[in-house]
Formats: sequence, structure tokens, C-alpha cells
Amino acid sequence: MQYQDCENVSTATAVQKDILHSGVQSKADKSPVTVADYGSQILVSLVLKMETPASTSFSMVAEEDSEELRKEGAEEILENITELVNETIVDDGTYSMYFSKEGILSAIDDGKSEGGPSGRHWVLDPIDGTKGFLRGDQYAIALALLDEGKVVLGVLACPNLSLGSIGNLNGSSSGDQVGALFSATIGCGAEVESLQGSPAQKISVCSIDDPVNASFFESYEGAHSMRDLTGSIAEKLGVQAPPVRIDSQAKYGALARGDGAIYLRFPHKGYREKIWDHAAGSIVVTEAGGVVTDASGNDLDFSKGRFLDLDTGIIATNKQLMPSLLKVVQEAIKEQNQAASPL
Ligand SMILES: Nc1ncnc2c1ncn2[C@@H]1O[C@H](COP(=O)(O)OS(=O)(=O)O)[C@@H](OP(=O)(O)O)[C@H]1O
Ligand SMILES: [Mg+2]
Ligand SMILES: [Mg+2]
Ligand SMILES: [Mg+2]
Repeated sequence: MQYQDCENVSTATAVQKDILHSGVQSKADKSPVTVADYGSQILVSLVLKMETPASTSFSMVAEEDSEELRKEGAEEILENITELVNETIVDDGTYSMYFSKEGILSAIDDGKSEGGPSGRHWVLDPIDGTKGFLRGDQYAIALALLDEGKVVLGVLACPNLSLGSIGNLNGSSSGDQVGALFSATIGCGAEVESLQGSPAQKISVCSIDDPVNASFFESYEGAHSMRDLTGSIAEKLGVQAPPVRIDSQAKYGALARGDGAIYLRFPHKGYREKIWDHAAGSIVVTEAGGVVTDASGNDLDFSKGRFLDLDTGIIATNKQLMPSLLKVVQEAIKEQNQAASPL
């Protein structure tokens, strides 16, 4: 199976169409998980495992685990996942195998690695932006490889993202081909190609150096980012355009090919970022010539396990805009803190 024509992407697209009949669960943190999240995780890890030489150890840090599926009441969704995965394997034809329900549960738990600073670990978000997926909007299948704590490879499949620029259209595509596959290897640049198969093209972040001409991306879901803070950052910077709100790491892909100039992500206090939400997207942006840091200007550290340990938020932009962006981010955070606890 080649990643770009991997049945997994078309499976996710097909499942998106009748997901409401197939089952959606709510996880302990109240976030949704669907048969597509589980199915995608099993299929991607299956391909990776099958293609890993027997002499090499296999480790994967992935978002989903089998806990909810082992609970009473989850029989139907487990049945649906088992059917979906087995059908996809047969339709694809690359591997000849069959998963029992117990096999499905244990395959999902192949993603339970803790990652860390040594060795190699795959990092997978099988459906990033599950809420966008359920709405029929943007989502991504995000895969990265960590080597000695550093991201060295990233692939971002965005089945609902137009292959052409989304520019300032606030997330809607411009009617051209839909389905973009971004990829990046450390030291080799970043590329985009069609998910239907087309020659890959090198991409680079925009070269805007005056924030007046910049636009910024942020989460579609208001609960995922402090919009009063991102609004104040944009205003201080002099950004004129309204925010472009799209789901998932499609934001990193769009930024990497210059559809917009800045990505601002400031979760509410207490939220801990997970490595699978940023590993693939951040290497696509940095290899396209951009910069991704926390609010203090530190590089993201993927070597600490399943979580990112960072200061306040994540910002991404090009090299020209980063110094002024960092400055206003720090001013805006300071003002926010002062307003929260005045002397
Ligand atoms: N409260 C809160 N704050 C910040 N981030 C959160 C929060 N809750 C969830 N998540 C994570 O956000 C992932 C979706 O990415 P985005 O926030 O970029 O998407 S969205 O635009 O808001 O849909 C989403 O990824 P998926 O679970 O893979 O969909 C979550 O990991
Ligand atoms: Mg995610
Ligand atoms: Mg996910
Ligand atoms: Mg999730």
C-alpha cells in the first residue's frame, strides 16, 4: 500500500458519509471518537508494521486506545470497526489477513508507546479534527516519525482540503481538485501532491513581511483556542484580515504552502497538547521554510513522551514575521495576565 493511494484515505472519506449510522463515542475527556478514528489507526499501523523489517523494533505513539471499546455497550461499534477494517483489507488486496474483534482491540493498543528521547517512534493522529470530520469539514490523517526525540518525517493527508490555495476564503475551497497530501523529510524540504495521485510539488511558506498583508489561521472550534487573546495579538500586529478558522493540522499544511501567514493556537489554561496534534504539521511547516515555536520562542520538544511540555501556546509563521509576532504575543499574554490578577 502506498500512503497516498492507501485505502485508508478513501475509507475515511466513505465512513464520513454515513458516520452517524456507524457510531460515535464520547471519550473520558468528552471529545468524540468514531469508527473512522479507530479504523484509520488500525490500518496505518498495520501497513507500518508489515513494512517494518522483523529485525527492527516497532513503536507507535497514537491517539486512540481500546479502553472505551472494551466497555459494556460498545459491542456494536466494535462490530462496525471489525467489519470496516476487514472489508478495507480485502478491497485493497495488498495483505491477506483477517482481524477478529480481539485482534482489533489489540491492534488499537499497538499505539500505546510512550515515545521519548531515544530510539524511533511513529506518531499518529488517525483522524485529526474529529469534530470537523463529523461536520463534513476539514480533517487530517497525520503521521510523523520521531528519531532520538526529533521529528524527521511527516505526512499530512487532508482529504477535504483543496489542492489549490484556500487563500482568504475562510476555509471553503475554490472549486478545484480536493484532497491534498503534504509531506516533509528533515533537510529535504516539504511537498504537496494530490491525494488522487499527481506529481509532488515543492512548497514554501509565504514571503509576507508586513503584518498588514498577513492573515492568520486558528482552530475552528472556539473551545480550542482563546479567541480574545488571538484577536488581541492580531490587532497589535496590525493584521487586517479576519481569522481563517479551519479544523485540524490542515492549518499547518495551508500555512506551509503560503495560503496564510500565521497560525495561532492558545488553548485554555490546563489543556495539555499531545505530540500527535503537531508532529507532522510542524515538520511540514519548518521544511517549507517556516518557524514553529511556543509562546516563549522555544522549539517544540517532541522528546518528552505523549505530551508536549510548552509555555502557553503555539505559534507558526515565516522567518520574516516571527520576531514581531513573538514580541506582540508576549505583550498580549502579559496584558491578559495583568487583567486576570490586577495588583
Ligand atoms: N480544549 C481543547 N483545547 C485545545 N485543543 C483541543 C481541545 N480539545 C481537543 N483538542 C485537540 O484539538 C485537535 C483538533 O485540532 P484543532 O483545535 O486545530 O481543530 S479545530 O479547528 O478546533 O476543529 C483535537 O484533535 P482530534 O482529537 O484528533 O480531533 C484535539 O486533540
Ligand atoms: Mg488531533
Ligand atoms: Mg484524532
Ligand atoms: Mg480525538
